[in-house]
Amino acid sequence: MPQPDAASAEMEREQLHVDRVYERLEATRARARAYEAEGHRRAQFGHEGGLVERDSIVYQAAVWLQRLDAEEEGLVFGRLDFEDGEIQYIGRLGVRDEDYNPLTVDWRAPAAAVFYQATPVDRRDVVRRRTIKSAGRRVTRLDDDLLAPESPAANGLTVIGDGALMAALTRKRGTVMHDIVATIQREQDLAVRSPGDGATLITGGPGTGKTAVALHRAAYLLFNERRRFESGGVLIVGPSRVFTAYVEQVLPSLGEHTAALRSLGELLDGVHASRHDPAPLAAIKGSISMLPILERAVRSAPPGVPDSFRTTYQGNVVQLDRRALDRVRSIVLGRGTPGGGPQPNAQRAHAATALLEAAWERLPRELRDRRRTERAHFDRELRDRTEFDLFIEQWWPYRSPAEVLRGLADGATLRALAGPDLADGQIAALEASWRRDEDAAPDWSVEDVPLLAELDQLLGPVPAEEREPEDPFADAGVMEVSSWVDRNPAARRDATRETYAHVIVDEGQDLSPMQWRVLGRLGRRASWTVVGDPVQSSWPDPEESRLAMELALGDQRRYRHELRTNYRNSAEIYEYAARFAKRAMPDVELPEAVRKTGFPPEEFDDLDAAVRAALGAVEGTVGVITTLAAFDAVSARLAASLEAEPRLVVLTDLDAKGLEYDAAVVLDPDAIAGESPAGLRTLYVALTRATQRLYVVSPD
Ligand SMILES: Nc1ncnc2c1ncn2[C@@H]1O[C@H](COP(=O)(O)OP(=O)(O)OP(=O)(O)O)[C@@H](O)[C@H]1O
Repeated sequence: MPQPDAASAEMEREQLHVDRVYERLEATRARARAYEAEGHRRAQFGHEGGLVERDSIVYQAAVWLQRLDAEEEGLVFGRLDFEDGEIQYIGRLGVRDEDYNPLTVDWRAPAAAVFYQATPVDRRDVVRRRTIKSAGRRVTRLDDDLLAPESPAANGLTVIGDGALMAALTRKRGTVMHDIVATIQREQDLAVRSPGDGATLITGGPGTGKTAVALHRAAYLLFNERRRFESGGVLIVGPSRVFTAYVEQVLPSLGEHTAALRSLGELLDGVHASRHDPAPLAAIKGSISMLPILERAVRSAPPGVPDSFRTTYQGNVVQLDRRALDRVRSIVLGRGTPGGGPQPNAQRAHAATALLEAAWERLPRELRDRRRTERAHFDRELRDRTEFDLFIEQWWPYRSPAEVLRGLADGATLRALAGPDLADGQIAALEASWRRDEDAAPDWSVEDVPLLAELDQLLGPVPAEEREPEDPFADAGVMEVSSWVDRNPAARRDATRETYAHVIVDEGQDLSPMQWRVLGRLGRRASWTVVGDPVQSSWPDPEESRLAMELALGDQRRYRHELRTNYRNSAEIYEYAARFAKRAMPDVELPEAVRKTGFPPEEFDDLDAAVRAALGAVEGTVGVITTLAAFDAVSARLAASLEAEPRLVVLTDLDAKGLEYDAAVVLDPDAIAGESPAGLRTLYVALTRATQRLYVVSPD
């Protein structure tokens, strides 16, 4: 063991290098700012090209600066000493000296892989791997791994510290996730660096770093194939808004700002759902058997449209009754294919033509036979009548997904559309979930979003000329309000693209078939990364969810990775939780938790006592996890503590997905296990949220 002064001397030596890297970073930033200023100067040239050029230069400079602004702390976090005496530093960014020699290698560059992947067995000429921890720009700690103690090159190398990973894992948790760039483990790194094509499927138990890997992978892909992924777009989908809020700092801390992060309740523009339906209802809405019902809803006459058409032509009365009108509608919409076929919102003009054709057929034969030009005259005359236009508008209204879905709140309509596809109880549950007062604002659940997205696809967009202009700049002919760069990041965050170049799905095991359809469309040209754990699935039948995923991913090549170490839970906590996983899925292989704390989970029968114990035991966050049914009551009961302790939160077992707390209080495990068909797996999720201490409360 080296003396403390040996460690200080080593730290001082590393500090010299770190200082030099920051100096060079400052110089690069100054260049980026000069470039930006140059862009602004171009605009003064006065011609239109000057503006475009300015926007482009300013934009590129802004992106450059954003990347240089990756988290300052720990800019240099790794060092490798090789067999031949070469030294290589690893950093959040690649930084070079004046002669273009690397001072740090970007962690995502191929050359940095060895930092994460070298082991004593496969050491790739590495003798010592050093992790450098800093506070701000100051080096505070070194942790070394000597991979080749017997190598002559190891002589004279000081070895310090006892494991960067353990230090990282035992830190107290805050309200947001941190990047793990300095301590990514070998099996994780192999998943991060999986090829950018095809579909990378990463499985692993709770706490194995799946979310962390997914986010670092986004940064890796953007770094290595920037043109393709930045222009095509990277979408990251997480289970809830609580979850996206928890992870949203990770990519910016790695200097990446362009990936879109969305929760499952936000996959359709303009909808921000965070409320979940109870499990049985969620199972109905998520099932693929909703699809034919939505298709029929879109193809049938909207409620309240006129049920007859009457006009006169040259003294003849022409009348089409409801059946005739329905026939015209079905001719226009054709039979279609599942999820395809003509979109009614795009078919109004076609519908008018088909209606004229049907009306023409009702005229007396002599008139129709008289002259070939008669038909053209008939069409022109009817189209010129305001009443015809009005009829078309009423009979073929442009419909929004929300209108159609709300229309299904009428039990009789839903029953007629569902036919044998839904049982009476299911119809009643759906009807109750969508029924609202006429002018109440919609309150969509997360499970409604894929239905709305499906309807959006089935209905098609309202033609541009019929839409209100949305873009305040579109009609004004003015471009000079602010630069394109100023406006664009916000615009990009707010609108979902039609397709993405890469889609990353976290907690993939939980997606319903209907949710997979939405993602399948957004990712129809994408390569994929899907991370998940079937044992944590809240979907009644994990196999059905898996098949829906396979359909969405199509026949692209698969790259599979499995993560086997649980870095979150203490061994004591995980041992307790794993019993439930074994009960739910006896044959499944579970990860190993390696960190012992000496604190086994504690059982309580009183919630307040458990919460007090948790708050007293840890300095960091405490999560109280309850069923959806008990959530409001528990929040009310703990209101005073919640007010006094910002580090305390109450959340439902579904919202707990993907999150972690230093201490978790799991309330009423039997109720959690009994709340849904996936109950035991949901309980397993709840029990695996704690990093340090677990309290299980079974009320009397
Ligand atoms: N290599 C690592 N170095 C430091 N911390 C790590 C490492 N791998 C994982 N962790 C930490 O372990 C915790 C669990 O990681 P993460 O949330 O990514 O796991 P997960 O597999 O997504 O879990 P779950 O399936 O339960 O949601 C996080 O705090 C993460 O920062």
